[in-house]
Amino acid sequence: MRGRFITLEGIDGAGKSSHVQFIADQVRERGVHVIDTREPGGTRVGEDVRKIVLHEPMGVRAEAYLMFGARSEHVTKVIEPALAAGEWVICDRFIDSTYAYQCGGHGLPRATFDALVKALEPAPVPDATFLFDVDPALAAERQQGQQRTPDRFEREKTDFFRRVRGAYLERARDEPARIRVIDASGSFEQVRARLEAALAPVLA
Ligand SMILES: Nc1ncnc2c1ncn2[C@@H]1O[C@H](COP(=O)(O)OP(=O)(O)OP(=O)(O)O)[C@@H](O)[C@H]1O
Ligand SMILES: Cc1cn([C@H]2C[C@H](O)[C@@H](COP(=O)(O)O)O2)c(=O)[nH]c1=O
Repeated sequence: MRGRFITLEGIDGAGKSSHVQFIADQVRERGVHVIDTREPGGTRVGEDVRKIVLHEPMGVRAEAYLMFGARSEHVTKVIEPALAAGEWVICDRFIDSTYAYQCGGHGLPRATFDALVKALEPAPVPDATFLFDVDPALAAERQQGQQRTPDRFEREKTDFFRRVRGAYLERARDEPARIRVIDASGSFEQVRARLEAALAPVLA
């Protein structure tokens, strides 16, 4: 039986990466093989692209093409083979990030985004997406603690993340059956409890 594909989304600092392993462990506890991965990344090519796209200045089209180039390798070499083998895949970011960041944040034309999605076909559609929704100011506060040098997206101003957040919420309104919005404000424990409640029907 084909595996299930779960993606996590949200603006930088929303706290989503802190829950990837928890979700993977919940799936494993049900005796299901699961892999966790991320975008941009997930393959040698994807991780090399990640270094470029997160740090080199470029136009939004180049950004989008690189994200989809890395994604093509990720889908064909990692995600699709795992799903076909009956494994579940937990992916930290996927196509919704491109819509939110490149269209919402950097103004990529919707028609260009749609053409890239079409060119990627056949690509798996997530069975469930958890959108960790939080105010950009709170997300920025959470990023304060990070030791590493911020990448070029993390260096964007609050207004950029307001646009990204708005684009995410637009996607969630358009696809309520797939995208579960998790209120990511509050303590780590509170967010974890909200995630557990949203995850339960997906694991049932
Ligand atoms: N509910 C929370 N309250 C306070 N801090 C949190 C909460 N959730 C996560 N954090 C902290 O916020 C920081 C960012 O968390 P995390 O890396 O999971 O965010 P993210 O959404 O994956 O960001 P990015 O997309 O940039 O990786 C981490 O230091 C994490 O420990
Ligand atoms: C897949 C994808 C990602 N991004 C951006 C979003 C983040 O700022 C970084 C990834 O960093 P993270 O710490 O792993 O979350 O890349 C994007 O702009 N477009 C995309 O398609």
